[in-house]
Amino acid sequence: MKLLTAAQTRALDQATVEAQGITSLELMERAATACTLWLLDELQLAFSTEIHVLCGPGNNGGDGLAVARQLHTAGYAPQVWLLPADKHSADFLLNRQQLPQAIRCQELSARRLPMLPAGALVLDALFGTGLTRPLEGLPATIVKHLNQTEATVVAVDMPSGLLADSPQPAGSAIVRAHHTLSFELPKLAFLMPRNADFVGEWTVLPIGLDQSFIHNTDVDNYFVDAASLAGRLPRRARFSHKGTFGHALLLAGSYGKLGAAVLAARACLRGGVGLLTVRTPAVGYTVLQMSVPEAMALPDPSHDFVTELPELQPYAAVAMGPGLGQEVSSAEVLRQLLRQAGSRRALVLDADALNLLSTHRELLGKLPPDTVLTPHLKEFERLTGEPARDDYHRLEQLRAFCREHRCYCVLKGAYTALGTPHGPMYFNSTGNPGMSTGGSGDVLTGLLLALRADQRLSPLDAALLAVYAHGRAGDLAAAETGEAGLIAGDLVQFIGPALRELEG
Ligand SMILES: NC(=O)C1=CN([C@@H]2O[C@H](COP(=O)(O)OP(=O)(O)OC[C@H]3O[C@@H](n4cnc5c(N)ncnc54)[C@H](O)[C@@H]3O)[C@@H](O)[C@H]2O)[C@H](O)CC1
Ligand SMILES: [K+]
Repeated sequence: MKLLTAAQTRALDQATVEAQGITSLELMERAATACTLWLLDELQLAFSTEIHVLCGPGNNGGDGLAVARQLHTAGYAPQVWLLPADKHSADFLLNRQQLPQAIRCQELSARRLPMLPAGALVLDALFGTGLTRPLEGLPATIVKHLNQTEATVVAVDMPSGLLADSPQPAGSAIVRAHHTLSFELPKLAFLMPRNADFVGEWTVLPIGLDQSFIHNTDVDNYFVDAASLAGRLPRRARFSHKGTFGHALLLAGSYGKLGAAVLAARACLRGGVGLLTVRTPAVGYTVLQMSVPEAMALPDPSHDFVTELPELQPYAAVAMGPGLGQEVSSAEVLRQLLRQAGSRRALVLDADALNLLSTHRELLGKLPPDTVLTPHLKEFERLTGEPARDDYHRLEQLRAFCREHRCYCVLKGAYTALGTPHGPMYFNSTGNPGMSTGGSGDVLTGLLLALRADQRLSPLDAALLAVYAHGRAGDLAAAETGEAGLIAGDLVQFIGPALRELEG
């Protein structure tokens, strides 16, 4: 799914009107109908519910007016509150004229703000994608008032005060919505950690916008849902063999951290790898053979750490990092790996391999093209060497980093972002807070290793599929264990089912 900028959204609006031979007022009616149906279906509103619709001067306010009219027609008794303004959009004015007399309609002012008891429903239709700067004055006062009440707030298209695709000062007045109903596509702002409390739970409401315009519009950012991955993971052919799915090498574990190697190895096997060899320190030999008998063990001469790189010739893909430790000798292994990997062998670097990259920065310049890095926020900050100013700046850092090093970088978190060497960024839709638990990243590394070893997949598809399936495995696991009860080993159990959903 593409993430359009506010300017592209406006153009899409226009293109739809032209392509479908409808008026913008009809499009607004469609948007309003989608909102009204959602309110009736999802909130199961009682006729006695106190409903307040807060309308701004533009088309977002126009949507609010149309929803108020539709709710009235359906037998509800909404009240409308209008933000005074010098200028109104044409479709706002048309909907203002169509508002039934029976609907109570008042003008907002600093002294006249709606009383909003708990149990009341507020429809926030003050500002949408047309917002150009943070709110001040009366609109800011209204937003702060709204945020202090206990009413349920549903935002139309965007929480008012939030900019759709750019950063804004901390402390800006932004509606804290419980639900946001976004037309046709989500907005980039919804995916920024800082905005989670404003956006609440968001839903995309399809309103039949012009698909060919969306198709032909170049974007920087994508939201990855199941539909976007359709057809990317081929079914296994009857005559496929172990070679098709590749022989992978995993370099992982150190004394006291062999669990990371075990989790990554199991995830790699569940990810469908053809063959897996695991290099652990000697201390890991028995642990690995007993707990992952499907993998071959290739113990290091050193008891506690990985200190020597095995001959790489047999392997289609190599992952390094989980539980490795940051010994000088391991840095040397990483240096050799980067030197010897060549351009056709896939590399995945995680955890301590990333920390070693950060402390031996000259190695960053030696990453083979299409290497996949999987940092969490702190590891990414160490890689760039510069704390991000805000969520958007971090994304720019990610884009620049991937371009400069011609690598893929999986920035782990809610809506994990995948940066690519060619520029576009992909935000993942699956996963849950239960996955913030030790070992979860090791599972992702193992799964990525499997999919990078799969000879049928491009680096981009392997990364997209692994990140999505990892989150999906988390969602399937949490449905059984609950989020708090989820442990990384549970993720491994659900990799197979998650991949099966994508196959075909
Ligand atoms: N996406 C679609 O296809 C559809 C969207 N619809 C709705 O339309 C809005 C966008 O409407 P627009 O008129 O462009 O903008 P807004 O209503 O968000 O606000 C514009 C209004 O506000 C003024 N303004 C901007 N910034 C500020 C500020 N900081 N303080 C005060 N005033 C400000 C600006 O000058 C304008 O007057 C979209 O979100 C949807 O809700 C369609 O209805 C259906 C199709
Ligand atoms: K709004």
